[in-house]
Amino acid sequence: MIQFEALAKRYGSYDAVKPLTLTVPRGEMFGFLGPNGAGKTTTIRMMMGILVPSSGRVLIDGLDCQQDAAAVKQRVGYLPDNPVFYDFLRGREILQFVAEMHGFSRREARERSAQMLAHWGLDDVSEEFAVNYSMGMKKKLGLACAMIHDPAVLILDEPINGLDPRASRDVQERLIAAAAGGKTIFVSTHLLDMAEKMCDRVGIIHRGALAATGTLDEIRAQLAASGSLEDVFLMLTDDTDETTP
Ligand SMILES: Nc1ncnc2c1ncn2[C@@H]1O[C@H](COP(=O)(O)OP(=O)(O)OP(=O)(O)O)[C@@H](O)[C@H]1O
Repeated sequence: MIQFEALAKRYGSYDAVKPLTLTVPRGEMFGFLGPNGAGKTTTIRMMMGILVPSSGRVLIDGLDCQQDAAAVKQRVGYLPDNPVFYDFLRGREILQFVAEMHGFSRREARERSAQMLAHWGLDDVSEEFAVNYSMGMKKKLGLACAMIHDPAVLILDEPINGLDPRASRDVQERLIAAAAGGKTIFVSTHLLDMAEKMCDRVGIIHRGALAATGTLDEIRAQLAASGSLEDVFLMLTDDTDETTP
């Protein structure tokens, strides 16, 4: 379970994330949606202990993401928005390294890496240097790294962004399977068709504030709106009537 308790981040006088209170129950796939600059990555970086909140806190399975950062990382798999790998390591070596960082023995790390390479369809490129991977392969390698320790919770920043349609569908199917296997998944995206297809509930963040939360039907009912998630998203994030920047 993920609990946001008035989590906020301020840069000078600019509120990148306004106090965010939200609960994502165990086993849910929650879509965190918002336009560019809305505050998605800032929120996720606070969940991962990379950024210190200005106020409030976020708990994962009861553990504070700042105070208990090491314990949180044991139960969380994280895909950054732009995964970066050591250029001089091969795909297989990167996975083994990550597994060993999680405390697995060399033999276990080798076995887990082999399983993940097979699961993500990276067998054929396992001996290639990661720097030569395509964007799709890098995302899959990043997801394999995120899942190598079989975490209960996945926090994924734009997992589909930049992928071609085949790679995108492939990743989505694997994430749906992970959710069906009981993982809690918090996924940020601005790709609304993906969110509509995969997520149990979504939250729409706009200018650092949560503008709506719920299933698509619930959000439609709140807004007395009809139409697709895209219609609802555009309605909630429409700035044309506002005079402030
Ligand atoms: N270090 C910083 N100092 C000042 N402002 C920042 C800093 N980091 C982020 N911001 C601002 O905070 C806001 C939220 O940024 P964030 O990266 O969280 O947005 P996002 O929703 O992830 O956007 P995108 O979809 O474009 O990645 C943006 O206006 C951004 O310019």
